[in-house]
Amino acid sequence: MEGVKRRNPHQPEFVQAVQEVAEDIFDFIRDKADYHDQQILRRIAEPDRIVSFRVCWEDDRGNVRVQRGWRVQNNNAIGPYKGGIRFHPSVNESVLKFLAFEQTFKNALTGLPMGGGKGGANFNPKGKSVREIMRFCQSFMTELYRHIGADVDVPAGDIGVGAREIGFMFGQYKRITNHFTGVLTGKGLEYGGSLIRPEATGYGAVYFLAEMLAVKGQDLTGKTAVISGSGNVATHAAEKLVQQGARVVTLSDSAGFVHDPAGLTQEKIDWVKAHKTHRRGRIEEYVEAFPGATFHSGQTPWGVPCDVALPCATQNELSGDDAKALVANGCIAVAEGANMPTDLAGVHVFKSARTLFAPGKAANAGGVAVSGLEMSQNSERRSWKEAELQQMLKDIMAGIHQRCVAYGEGEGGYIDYVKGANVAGFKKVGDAMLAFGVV
Ligand SMILES: NC(=O)C1=CN([C@@H]2O[C@H](COP(=O)(O)OP(=O)(O)OC[C@H]3O[C@@H](n4cnc5c(N)ncnc54)[C@H](O)[C@@H]3O)[C@@H](O)[C@H]2O)C=CC1
Ligand SMILES: O=C(O)CCC(=O)C(=O)O
Repeated sequence: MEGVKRRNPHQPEFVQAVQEVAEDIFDFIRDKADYHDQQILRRIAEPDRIVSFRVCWEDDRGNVRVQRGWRVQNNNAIGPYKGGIRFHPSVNESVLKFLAFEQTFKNALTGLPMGGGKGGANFNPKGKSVREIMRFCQSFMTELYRHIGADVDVPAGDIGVGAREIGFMFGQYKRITNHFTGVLTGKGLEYGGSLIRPEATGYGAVYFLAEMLAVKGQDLTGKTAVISGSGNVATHAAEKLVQQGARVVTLSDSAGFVHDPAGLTQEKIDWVKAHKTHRRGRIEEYVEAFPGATFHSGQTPWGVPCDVALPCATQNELSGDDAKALVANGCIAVAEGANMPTDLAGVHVFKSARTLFAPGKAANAGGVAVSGLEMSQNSERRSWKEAELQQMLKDIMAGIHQRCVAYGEGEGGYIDYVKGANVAGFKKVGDAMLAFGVV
């Protein structure tokens, strides 16, 4: 870890992600000389390549604006690089490197042939007009197109990038290359997208949570759930929880959280989806639409008593103290919808309290899994039916759960899902790398 820190100065998120994996891998490879001798972990923690580029665009007043864009291609040992694109002012190389590193393990866990990558720009979509967003997406793709391809690297959405942005980027890719291929996922249904891709991450996280509870002979009926975020992952996680009979009492954004003790309903969730996706409003306005709910400015929802918690907003949004509050209030299970939302101290609190704790690379893999299914449909030039896809998503999440149990079951039957996910993902990618020799 000293070497990782030295080679990646000023990249705290990346070092944190590697540390969390290394804690488990050191133990696993202790008596396995090949992984050691071939420096497999060190090689996975060194991206294959990072492309960094200038993105120029004109705002509506005619001012020239300059942003920085990246694509981190972390590892393609088991398939083409695959992972989302994030547009947010906090995006930098450290954040994208951690996300691409995590993605490598996550994609391996799905059982589908996908390597790990991630990209994005320090562009803030908030307050921008649709035309500004379109010009930015086109300019971003004007550089990115030469680094991606259906068998090379297949980006998708992430924070700040949804179906609208994917449409603008796909249109620009097609215009430049004249190729209609499955180069992006999360596309609209009219031009090669897959049914249930928008729902898949949130639904998958709830399926994984249900799998963990089932091991303890429990289910979601009547459970109180606390969720952070109010975007794609959070709203679809809420929807599936409500369908499974849970009472979801919070949602949040970067300004604070709403507490609705009566619980969300499908009508309320539909309102939030429209509010965030079309009106582009703040979650604070929920309390005007649904009196009985309260808004808590500048706070996170982790102090609200619950049985299960799903952090679905962003990295490091749940600290060691937050984890202690959740445990003290009786929370028995946590499923990470976001990537690395719990910091290292928080992970240690959950592990020592023996809380059922599913790391993002396992719990939120349903999104990229259905992206993988979108790639298969594009290759076949066919569209599969919703019922088939729903079943495949459930089966994939159950498979990930089994892999975590296989490598994570420890003393007294406690399943360390972090260890299980890290070791299972590492083994699959590492074994492929061993087969290739030193490359
Ligand atoms: N969209 C997908 O399919 C997948 C997304 N993820 C992860 O899920 C998380 C959420 O992504 P999406 O829902 O897709 O994005 P989104 O753009 O639809 O929503 C992001 C949400 O997080 C909130 N947020 C952002 N920064 C915040 C902060 N500092 N504090 C509190 N809230 C904040 C936003 O207000 C928004 O509600 C991210 O960590 C992403 O990497 C993981 C797997 C797949
Ligand atoms: O669907 C994809 O390729 C990307 C999903 C993603 O970015 C993630 O799993 O964090």
